Amino acid sequence: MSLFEEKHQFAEIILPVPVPKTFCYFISPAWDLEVVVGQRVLVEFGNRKVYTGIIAEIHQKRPEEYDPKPILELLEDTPSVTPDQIKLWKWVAEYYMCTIGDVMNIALPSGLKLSSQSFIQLHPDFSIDDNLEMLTDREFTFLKLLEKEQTIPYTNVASILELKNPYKAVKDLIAKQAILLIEKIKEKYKPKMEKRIRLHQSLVDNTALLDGVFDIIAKKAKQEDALLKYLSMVPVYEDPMTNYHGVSKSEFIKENKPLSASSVGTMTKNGIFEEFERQVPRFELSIADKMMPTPELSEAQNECLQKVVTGLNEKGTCLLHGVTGSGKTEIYLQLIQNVIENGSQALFLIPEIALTSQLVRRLKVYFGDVLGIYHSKFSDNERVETWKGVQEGDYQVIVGTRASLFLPFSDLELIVVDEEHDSSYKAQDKAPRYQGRDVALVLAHLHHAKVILGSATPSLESFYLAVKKKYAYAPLTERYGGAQLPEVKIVDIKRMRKQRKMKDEFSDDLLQAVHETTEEGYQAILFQNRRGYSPYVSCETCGWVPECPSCAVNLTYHIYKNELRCHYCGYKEHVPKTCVNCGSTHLQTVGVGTQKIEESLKTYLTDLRVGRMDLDSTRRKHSYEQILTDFEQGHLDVLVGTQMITKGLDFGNVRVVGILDADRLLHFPDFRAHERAFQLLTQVSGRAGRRGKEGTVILQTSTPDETLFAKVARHDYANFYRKEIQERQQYHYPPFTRLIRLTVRSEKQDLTRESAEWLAQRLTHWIGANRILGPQEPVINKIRNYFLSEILIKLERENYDLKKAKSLIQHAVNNLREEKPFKRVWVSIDVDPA
Ligand SMILES: Nc1ncnc2c1ncn2[C@@H]1O[C@H](COP(=O)(O)OP(=O)(O)OP(=O)(O)O)[C@@H](O)[C@H]1O
Ligand SMILES: [Zn+2]
Repeated sequence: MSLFEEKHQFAEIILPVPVPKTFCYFISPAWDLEVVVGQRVLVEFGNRKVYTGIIAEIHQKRPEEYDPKPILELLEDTPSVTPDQIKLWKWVAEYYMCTIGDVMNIALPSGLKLSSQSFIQLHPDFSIDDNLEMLTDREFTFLKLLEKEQTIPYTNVASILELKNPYKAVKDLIAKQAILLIEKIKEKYKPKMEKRIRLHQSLVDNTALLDGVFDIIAKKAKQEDALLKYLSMVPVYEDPMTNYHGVSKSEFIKENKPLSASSVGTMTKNGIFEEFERQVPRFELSIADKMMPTPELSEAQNECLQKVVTGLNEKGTCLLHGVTGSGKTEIYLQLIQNVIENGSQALFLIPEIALTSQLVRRLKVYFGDVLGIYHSKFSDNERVETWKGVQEGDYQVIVGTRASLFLPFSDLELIVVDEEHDSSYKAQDKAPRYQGRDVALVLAHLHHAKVILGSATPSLESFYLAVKKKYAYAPLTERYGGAQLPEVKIVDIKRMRKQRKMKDEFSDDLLQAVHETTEEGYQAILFQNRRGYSPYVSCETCGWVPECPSCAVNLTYHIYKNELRCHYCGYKEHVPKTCVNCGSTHLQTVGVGTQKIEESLKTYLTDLRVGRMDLDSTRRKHSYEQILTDFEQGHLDVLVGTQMITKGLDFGNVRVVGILDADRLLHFPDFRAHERAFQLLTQVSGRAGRRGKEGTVILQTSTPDETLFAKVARHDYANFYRKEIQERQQYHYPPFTRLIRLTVRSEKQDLTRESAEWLAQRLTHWIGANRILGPQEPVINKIRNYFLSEILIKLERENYDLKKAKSLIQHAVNNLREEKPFKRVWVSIDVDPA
C-alpha cells in the first residue's frame, strides 16, 4: 500500500424517499474540488430511477457492506441548501419521527427538484446524407428536424412522427445507429424575464454625444419626446449610474402614450436606446415608491417595545401579550426595521390565513423591495423566486406561513411568530407533522436569533413558559388610539326562546344591534363556528353535557351504537335516559349546524347587504379577497363567517360582532377545547370597535353561567389561564406532558383493530401501561376507505428519556409492519398533536 494512496471521497445524500436515512454515493475524483455540502446532485436510486438529492455530508469512509454508486451529475456550483438548513431538517426528522426525505420534500420547492426525462439526439457518427437508402421518408424528415433542433424530448416524438406509439420507430432508428436516447434534466424553474431599455452606454459615458443626439432628432417630435421622457425618469445627467437599470420597455411605452413602440424601436435601431433583459421578481412591488417610515409608537407601545428588547436580550424569546387592536404589528415593524438597518434578516411568520394580502399590503409600504413573501398558495415558480431572493440577499424580510421556516437564511436575526396560538402553525395532514412555532425556536437557535411570540390570547404552552420565566414577557394592555375593548353582552338563548324572543338563530338583541349599527352606517360581523360538528348530548332543561370522568372533555355521541365515548381514553357509556344534573328527561342530541344564517338574516333585515365567508364561499381562488375588499370598502353591511373571519382582520368600521352559538365551541372533544374557545371568542370579539369606535359583542349561549364566557366578557386571560393550567396538571396534559399520537390505518376494520391492539400491547409492555391510552376509534373512523384507530402516548416532560421512548415507539411500529398479517397496515406518528 502506498503512503500516498488516494483517499476517495463519498457523499451522504438526502433523497426524497421514505427511508429514514441518508445514502452513500461515490464522488468522481474529477469533482473533488467542486463538491460542497448542500449542493443538488443527480443520483440513481432503486430500479434505475433518477432523483435529485442534496449532499448532507462529505467523507472518506467507504461503506463496507456495499459498493456505492457514483453521483451522476452535480446540478449546481453554489449549493441551494445551507448547512444550517440541513441541521434543521435533521432536527425536524428526529423530533417529529419522520424521514429526512419527508422534510426535504416539504422544505425544498418542487421547482428545485428536477425531473428527469428522456431526450433524443442524432448519433454523432451518423450522417443522414450518406445513409439515404436505409431511411424511410418519415425517418428522413424526422432526422433532418433532429439535426436542426439538436435534441427533442421523447414525449414529443409521437406528435412529430404522427404516430400513436412511437416506440417501434424510435427503436428502429436506434438499431440503425442513427439516434441516441439520452437522459437530460429539465429544470422546472423558469425565471420570468422582462424587456427593458436604457440609453446606449456610449451616450452616457460621453454626454457631449448625448447633447448631439438632441440635434439629430430635433425634427422628430416623437423621438425627442421619448428621449426627454426617459431623461425625466432616469436622471442620467445627474447620476450616470442610474442608466444601468433603465426602465421597463412596456411600462415606458404604456405610461407615455401616445408614444409608439415604433419610435422606441427606431431609436433602438439607431443606437440611441439599447434593449436588454432582466429577471424580474414575480411580485414586483409597484407601491415601493410610496414607501413610508414605520409609524411612531404610542407611549404604551414604546414601553412594551422596551420590555421586548430587554426581554429578548435576557432570554432570547419574548412573549408579547397585547390585547386585540393594541398595535402589536407596529411594534414588530420597529424591531424588523432595526434588523434591516443591521443588514441582517428577519422572518415574520403568520398563520395559514386568507388574510395575508391585507397584512402584506401594510408591510410593503414600510419595507418595499426587501420584503419577500412565501405562502402555501403560491405557485412553485413564485416559491423558487423567493427562495433565490433570500439566498442572494435580495430579501431581508420574509413574511410567510410556516413553510418559510425552511428558506435558506444566512443571517437571521429575528423571528416574529404572529398569532402564535393559532393552530394552523401545526402541520397535520402529512409528515413532517411539525409545529411551526417550535421549529421557529430551533431555527432561531441555529442562527443565534431572537424570537417574539405575539398574541392577544397566548397558547397555554407559551404562557406557561413565560410564567416559568423561560420566556420574557411583555404585556400591552390597552388598545391603540384610545379605543376601548368591546363590551360583551351574554345573551341566554334558552330563555329568549321561552320568551319567544328568538327568530331562528337570532336573538332580538342581536338583530336589534345589527339593525341599529347598520342604520348608523357601521358594519357588523356574525360568527358561526365550524368546529364542534361532532354531535354531543345536552339537556334541554339545564344545558348539562356529559363529560368523561377522567379527561375533562365532553363525550361524543356515536349515533350507530347510541353511546357516548371519550376520544382520549376510550371511556364509554350508554346515552343516559335522564339528565344527571337536573333529572329532566329532555335530552337532545346536538348535531350538525346549518349555514342558513346568511339566508335567514336577509329575511329579518331585508335591506342589508350580507356577505358570507366560509370554506364553501371561498373555494375559488381570490374570492375571499373579493369578499374582504367589498366589506372593507363598505359594499357590504354584514359579514357572516366561520373561523376564517376571526384572525387578525383589521376593519375600522365594525361596531357589532355577533357570536351565534358559543356553546358548541366548548363541547368539542379535545383537551384544548376550552383554550380554543377562549381564544376564538376573544379574537372574534376583538374585531369590534377598533380604531376609536366603541364596539359591542353579542354572545349567544344556552349556558350563560359558563364561567369561561364571563372571562371572555371581562377580557380576563389571567383567570382563564389559572383554571385551565390546573386542569392540565390534574389530568396530565400538555404542557405537563408530551403527547405522541399513533394512527393505525388499513382497509379492513378488523385488521385495523387487531394491529392497533398489537401495537398498544407492545407499547404497554415497553413504555408502561400508564403512558398508553387506547387504542380508540376516532369519530370519523373511516377516511378514504381506510379504517382508523388511534393510540395516544403520554410522556412525562421531566426526568424521562424522550429519545429512548421515541426509538422504542419507532421499533414497535417497525416490528408491526414486519409481522406477516400486518403487511397492509400503515401507522402515522404525530408528535405533539394539535
Ligand atoms: N403607532 C401607531 N400609529 C398608527 N396606527 C397604529 C399604531 N399602532 C396601531 N395602529 C393601528 O391600530 C390598529 C390596530 O393595530 P394592529 O392591527 O397592529 O393590532 P393587533 O395588536 O395586531 O391586533 P389583533 O391582535 O387584534 O390583530 C391598526 O389599524 C393599526 O394600523
Ligand atoms: Zn376520557
